[in-house]
Amino acid sequence: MDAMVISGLNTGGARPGGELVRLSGVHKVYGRGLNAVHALNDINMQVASGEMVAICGPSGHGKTSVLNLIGMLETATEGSVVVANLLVSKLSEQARADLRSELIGYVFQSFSLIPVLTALENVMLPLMLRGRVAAPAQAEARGYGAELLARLGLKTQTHRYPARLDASQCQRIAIARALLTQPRLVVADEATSRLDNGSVRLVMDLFASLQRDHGTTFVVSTRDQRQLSRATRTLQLNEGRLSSTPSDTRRTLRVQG
Ligand SMILES: Nc1ncnc2c1ncn2[C@@H]1O[C@H](COP(=O)(O)OP(=O)(O)OP(=O)(O)O)[C@@H](O)[C@H]1O
Repeated sequence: MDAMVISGLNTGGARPGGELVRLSGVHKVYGRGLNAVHALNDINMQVASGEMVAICGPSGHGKTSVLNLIGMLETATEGSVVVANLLVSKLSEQARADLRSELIGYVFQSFSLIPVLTALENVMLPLMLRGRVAAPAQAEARGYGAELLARLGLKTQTHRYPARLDASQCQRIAIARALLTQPRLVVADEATSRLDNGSVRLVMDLFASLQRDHGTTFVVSTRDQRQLSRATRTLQLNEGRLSSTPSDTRRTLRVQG
């Protein structure tokens, strides 16, 4: 896939292998007092640029919480989260929002598609949310959005509305939407749960080509063996604790195409 040149869209490539994310001594507690839920306990992990890190573990053991912290959607109760060399807790709400929009693509478990928008319009949404975008950039993004949909096997669904599509198609639209702005970091929560083997292959091939060509970094939560087998490395979460240590998570970068 050729590099897209949408001015102002791309934050630029990071040094391959350089650190993009670091969590140190991170705890996450939801609620207070008797209602407090200790979702994450002393999480320490790093993610290098260009990696695909898979976080696996049983339901309710903290995978989404880790993704939300890395994606700057939540803040840690204790400990530090550093993304692109910035300490997230020190950023203002606005700075965090700007950084999220510039740096990160999200695939949510719920897809979160807008019913009154077509597949392509949903994919274009991250760009639309940025406010005024010059017409040439919009046209270029539209072409790239259509290309992403085609690469995910959705060429003939480009102008269909979500209500006319099945769960697998909606999930792939949500994935295309996360990739539209060529984010340096993609955070994907159970992104292949509704896909058949052929669609998983399309998604993983697309992710691999973005890793290879643009150094895109992926942090995914999954219990799907088809996705785990394509990850650079896997971290196991149990009851809010990572079972691997930082030293044994630094495996050789393996990018499959
Ligand atoms: N906003 C919240 N308020 C209170 N508790 C929460 C909140 N979000 C998550 N939790 C709790 O934190 C714990 C970890 O949840 P989390 O969603 O991170 O796990 P998960 O491994 O992603 O689960 P799943 O695979 O089912 O999505 C669970 O006990 C969950 O109920």
